[in-house]
Amino acid sequence: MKRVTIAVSVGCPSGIGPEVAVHAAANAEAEARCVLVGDAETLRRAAHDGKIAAARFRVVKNAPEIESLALGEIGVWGPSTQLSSLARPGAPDREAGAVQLAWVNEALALVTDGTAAALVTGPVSKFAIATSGARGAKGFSGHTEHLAARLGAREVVMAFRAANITTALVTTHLPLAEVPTAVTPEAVSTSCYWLVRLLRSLGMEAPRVAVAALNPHAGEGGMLGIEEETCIKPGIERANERLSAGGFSATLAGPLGAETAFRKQAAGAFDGVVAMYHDQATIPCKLVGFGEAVNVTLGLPVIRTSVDHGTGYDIAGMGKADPRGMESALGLALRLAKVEGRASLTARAS
Ligand SMILES: NC(=O)C1=CN([C@@H]2O[C@H](COP(=O)(O)OP(=O)(O)OC[C@H]3O[C@@H](n4cnc5c(N)ncnc54)[C@H](O)[C@@H]3O)[C@@H](O)[C@H]2O)C=CC1
Ligand SMILES: NCC(=O)COP(=O)(O)O
Repeated sequence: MKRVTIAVSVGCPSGIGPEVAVHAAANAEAEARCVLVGDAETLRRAAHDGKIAAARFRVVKNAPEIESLALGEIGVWGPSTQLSSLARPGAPDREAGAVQLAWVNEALALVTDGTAAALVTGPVSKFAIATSGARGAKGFSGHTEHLAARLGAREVVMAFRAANITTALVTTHLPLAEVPTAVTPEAVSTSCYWLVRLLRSLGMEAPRVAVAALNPHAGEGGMLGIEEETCIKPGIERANERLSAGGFSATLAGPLGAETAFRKQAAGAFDGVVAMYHDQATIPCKLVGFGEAVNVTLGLPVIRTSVDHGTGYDIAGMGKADPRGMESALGLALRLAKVEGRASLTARAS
């Protein structure tokens, strides 16, 4: 059996990330060789609380040591930035803010240097990072934007996959008031294109995609907004041109009222939905699959998946966190790594 190394940044040490990371790594498919990037003492406690044998964890300091991890062993990346003292559950301080960003960068480096095939990220607090004072932390608004900037990605698309919903977003983390101007034909086209690419990677030869409207009732003939005519329809046209130029078969329908697009997808009429903004996508995903939905970043030169949930400060350290989201994130990373392999380290757009 060929095994696939997955680097996992465990998220905020004051949140539920370390708990869900150790549980998910302990339950991961045999093909996944997990390397947790975080604070060793925090992970040891999370494992002990979860009754996972300490013997299953091994500190690894380089690629050969990672390769030597036996089935059932979980790597803990030795060079990880360590905490000076254990983080307080539910109350991240500046150090907790700084290390969670450092761990994302360290896990990413394992992927870009070829040691790992995919990056899986645990939940971070954007606020704790942005206010930590750490280098490069100011203005942090999410992994998606951070990884795009760090990797110099020309295009990046946030997507989610839940039970019977797969959706890609046209805009990511920005105030709602700024969404209408960010919904441009180019951005619509980019999301359509990458959603089709994702669905094809998941085995759909000719995906059927619905493109959601921005306004109620798809603008009601212009009475309730014009973005459907000025931006979304031209965006769909551009996407169709780009997809056919790349030789990809797909059907793009829309703009459709968002409520209809998601309802029909859940009923099986579409394989994916392009959503215009964050909560338009996350509400249906969390309704059908909270706890097990996965966030996947498209357009990066590396594979990156994540839990869909946040830091769960209200339940951190209580043993209540559901690890299924992290398990799904590991599962999807493994699946994509098997399909895309090293090709993902080169520009994938066409
Ligand atoms: N992938 C990431 O890095 C993400 C980070 N966040 C960040 O997390 C922070 C908190 O965000 P919130 O909106 O409060 O969302 P949240 O997901 O942290 O919490 C919402 C509610 O769901 C519960 N919950 C979350 N995950 C759970 C799990 N695995 N098992 C059981 N219950 C769970 C929490 O206890 C809370 O009651 C914010 O700073 C946000 O930016 C939010 C979403 C994703
Ligand atoms: N709801 C998704 C979220 O906030 C996490 O985004 P990102 O950190 O993956 O960019």
